[in-house]
Formats: sequence, structure tokens, C-alpha cells
Amino acid sequence: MDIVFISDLDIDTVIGIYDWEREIRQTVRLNIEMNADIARAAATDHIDDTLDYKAVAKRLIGFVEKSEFGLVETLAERCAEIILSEFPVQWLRLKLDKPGAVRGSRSVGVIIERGQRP
Ligand SMILES: Nc1nc2c(c(=O)[nH]1)N=C([C@H](O)[C@@H](O)CO)CN2
Repeated sequence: MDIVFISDLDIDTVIGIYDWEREIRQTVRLNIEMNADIARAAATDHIDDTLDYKAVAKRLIGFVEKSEFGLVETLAERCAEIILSEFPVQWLRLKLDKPGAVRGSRSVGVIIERGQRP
């Protein structure tokens, strides 16, 4: 299976379960792997024959910046739903980090896989 990926996409948003977190913006970091047919695009050298990672990134930036979820789980699930429903993707692995959220750790977050592997 071929993969198109987006690495370390940092987006500021309102996220968190505590009152103080509802008053500030924090950075979440997205790492996403999505299935794609690399061979077809390589044969034609045309963007229409592959998954446009810039289009996916722009869509997620717009969504995440406006979102105000409590849990990282909810935000990750919604991002996965957007990718699977709006782009030619059948399977994805998405990691959502909330860097610095827990003192003493570099990062915390979730990793989800959704869809069917082709
Ligand atoms: N599994 C989760 N645990 C926690 C979450 C979360 O979104 N998922 N969130 C918090 C707080 O918002 C925390 O990030 C504040 O530092 C705690 N645990």
C-alpha cells in the first residue's frame, strides 16, 4: 500500500477539559498517513491522479482552528471523518499530539486508524 503523509502539522485551537483551557489557544500537532495510488500519479505526473496533501492540510487547518472540543479523541475522530468523506482516501492513520499538556512529558495524545486498507 502506498502512502501520502503529512508530518508535524501544528495548529492552534481551543482544546481541553479544564476551565482555564477554554480561555486560551493551545497547539495540537497532526501526523497523518493516508493510502494513495502513487504509481498512477507517477505515470501521469498529474496532481489529479494523486491525493493532494496541501488540500488536505488546508482543510484540516481551517477546521481545527475553528473547533472547540474538550478531548483530543473527539478532534482526532472528526479530522479522520473529514479526510475519509471529502478526499479519495480509504484508510488512514492519524496521530494527534498535544505537546506540553502534561508536565514532565514531551507530548500526549491519541493514534487512530480508520477505514479499510485497500
Ligand atoms: N485521554 C485523554 N486524557 C486527557 C485529555 C484528553 O483529551 N484525552 N485531556 C486532558 C486535559 O485537557 C489536559 O490535556 C490538560 O493538560 C487530560 N486528560
